[in-house]
Amino acid sequence: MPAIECRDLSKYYGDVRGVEDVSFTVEDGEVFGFLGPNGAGKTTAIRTLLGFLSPTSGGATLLGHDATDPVESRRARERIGYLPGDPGLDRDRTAKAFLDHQAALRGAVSRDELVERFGLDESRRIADLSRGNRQKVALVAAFMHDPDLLLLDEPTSGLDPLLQEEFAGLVRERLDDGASVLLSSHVLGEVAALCDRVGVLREGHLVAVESVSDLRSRGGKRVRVRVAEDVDRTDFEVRGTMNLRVGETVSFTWTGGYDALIDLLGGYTVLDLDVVDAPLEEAFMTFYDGDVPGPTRGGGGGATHDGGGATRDGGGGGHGGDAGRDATAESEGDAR
Ligand SMILES: Nc1ncnc2c1ncn2[C@@H]1O[C@H](COP(=O)(O)OP(=O)(O)OP(=O)(O)O)[C@@H](O)[C@H]1O
Repeated sequence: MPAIECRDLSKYYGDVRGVEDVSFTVEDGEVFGFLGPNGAGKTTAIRTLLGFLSPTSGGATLLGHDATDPVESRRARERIGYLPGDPGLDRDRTAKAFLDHQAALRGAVSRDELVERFGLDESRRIADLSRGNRQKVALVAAFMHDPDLLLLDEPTSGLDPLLQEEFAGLVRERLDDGASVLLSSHVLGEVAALCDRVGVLREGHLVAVESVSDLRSRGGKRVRVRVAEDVDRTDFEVRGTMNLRVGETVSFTWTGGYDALIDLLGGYTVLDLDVVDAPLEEAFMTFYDGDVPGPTRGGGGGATHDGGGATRDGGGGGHGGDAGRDATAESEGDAR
């Protein structure tokens, strides 16, 4: 049984598109990453899966439970660890009081170990903690009942590099214990380091699902070559080259095979040659070229996201309004 099976899931906030027709599966024991810029729909997808938002259409199962059925969804959440993107922790409580409350709901077999590991001072009021320390409280709450499935929304935001490493180690340990993970991020490196497969979200659509190794190979090779002769630029303007720069050395990204590359250089006397994997970013950025596939709904839908490209930051656009926001049967804080 897959840990998550999501079928044609759409969620609109009134006329504003959160996600549309999103389908994917997270296999048992897999780490699946949602990758996308601000406003792409990562949080909407996760909160709809968790049953905090009711879908406009489509459905999902989590650990075999129907996510659209409130009773089933609550049952699933007992075995789920959820780390919200923006943990709205009760600021007047101490970390200890907050974790006590969470422990009463779902158990806390690993609490002490995690508190020590993250160096958390539980006696402090949440309002008095730094952002990173608040994130630690949320992480402890998400992991302390040894859940079978973890849904982690931008898990490392606010953590320093050492703690990010600690977090990555923790995820790997939970995987070894048999857990499955869905995590969202706009940091490609984080996803590439932890995930088996990646779903790329763009303007509410899941535009691609790829294994990290396929993504890497699609990125091609970075080639830097120095030759004895003067270079005719047009020799290199062929299918398979991108980002061509001709100077003292010739550099380009090569997406063809090795034989074709050797042919390409065959007319020159090669003095120096350097071929390395292209950065993952280059493969990733290809998902953000061109139009988004699929239908749109309600002319005004996604009004905050009409611009194109991965650099767009529309995340703040619709978050403030409550239009179309669903009431939830259980407070978000109670479902970590
Ligand atoms: N409560 C809400 N009311 C109205 N629109 C919303 C609400 N929450 C999100 N949206 C809109 O839904 C779309 C997807 O937002 P979402 O927060 O899911 O994206 P995201 O990928 O998680 O972004 P970020 O990385 O900034 O958290 C955006 O257009 C956003 O403005």
